[in-house]
Amino acid sequence: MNEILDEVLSIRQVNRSFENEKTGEQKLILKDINLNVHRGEFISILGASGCGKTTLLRLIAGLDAVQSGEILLDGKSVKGTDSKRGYVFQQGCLFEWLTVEENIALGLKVRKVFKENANRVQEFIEKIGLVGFEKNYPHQISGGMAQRVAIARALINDPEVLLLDEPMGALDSFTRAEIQDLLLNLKQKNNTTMILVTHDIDEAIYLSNRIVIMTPRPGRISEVLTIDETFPRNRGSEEFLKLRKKILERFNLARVKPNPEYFI
Ligand SMILES: Nc1ncnc2c1ncn2[C@@H]1O[C@H](COP(=O)(O)OP(=O)(O)OP(=O)(O)O)[C@@H](O)[C@H]1O
Repeated sequence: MNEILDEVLSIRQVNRSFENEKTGEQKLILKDINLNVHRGEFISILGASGCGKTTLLRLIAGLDAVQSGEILLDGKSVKGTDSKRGYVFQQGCLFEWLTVEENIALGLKVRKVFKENANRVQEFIEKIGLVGFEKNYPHQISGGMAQRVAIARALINDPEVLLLDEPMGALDSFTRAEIQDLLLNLKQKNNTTMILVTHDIDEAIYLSNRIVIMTPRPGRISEVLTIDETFPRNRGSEEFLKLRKKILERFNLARVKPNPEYFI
């Protein structure tokens, strides 16, 4: 496989600062971010709260603009949002006044390609296991179902890259596991490139070809781990647990540091 042709996204020397509202000072949030993503890869961005994961994802989406450096999608500089990059938010953000099928169809209607693609809405409803819920409104479905709809809504536009901002963060561990498997299935069937922001080490190991580890103040990529294990992965396997230990060590979380105050 030609590695250069296969590259879908290239993040080059990206920096981003934000102004402190009180002092007016610029605070550097992302520093020297470099990453190349290949077509069909699943990348997780893992790091402590505040290290700039969402900021980076928003830059890739075009929801925010880079200040220096550049982000290229298929060799073209990213400027603003478009249907080539699908985005799934932590809370799904479905439109409450639209039904499940209307939410999924929305992108097609906005792009004025609904008529010729109307059958794909039902296809996606089947893919995400929501047959029978087509006419339900978001308040009539569970949190896990809502996230499935949000994923289908993004994927129906056939994005080059699907950006996932902790879409499983608010779900219980059983529903979380179901959605993880749904993502793996969708990725396998469509070869969609996916980039996931997460705090969850197990989730990152279960889903990723590579894990990007970020450290804070300012946010940088400290390491990129490649995971060669085949899918689906066994969460209880020796290899999985080894990887988990390795990553916990990177975050200094591998050993309990007893705080005497907890035991008084
Ligand atoms: N628009 C903005 N204006 C000012 N500061 C911002 C803005 N967006 C993000 N920040 C700051 O950038 C830093 C990184 O935020 P970001 O949400 O990217 O981190 P994160 O790693 O995704 O955190 P979490 O895991 O808690 O979601 C934070 O200190 C945040 O306050």
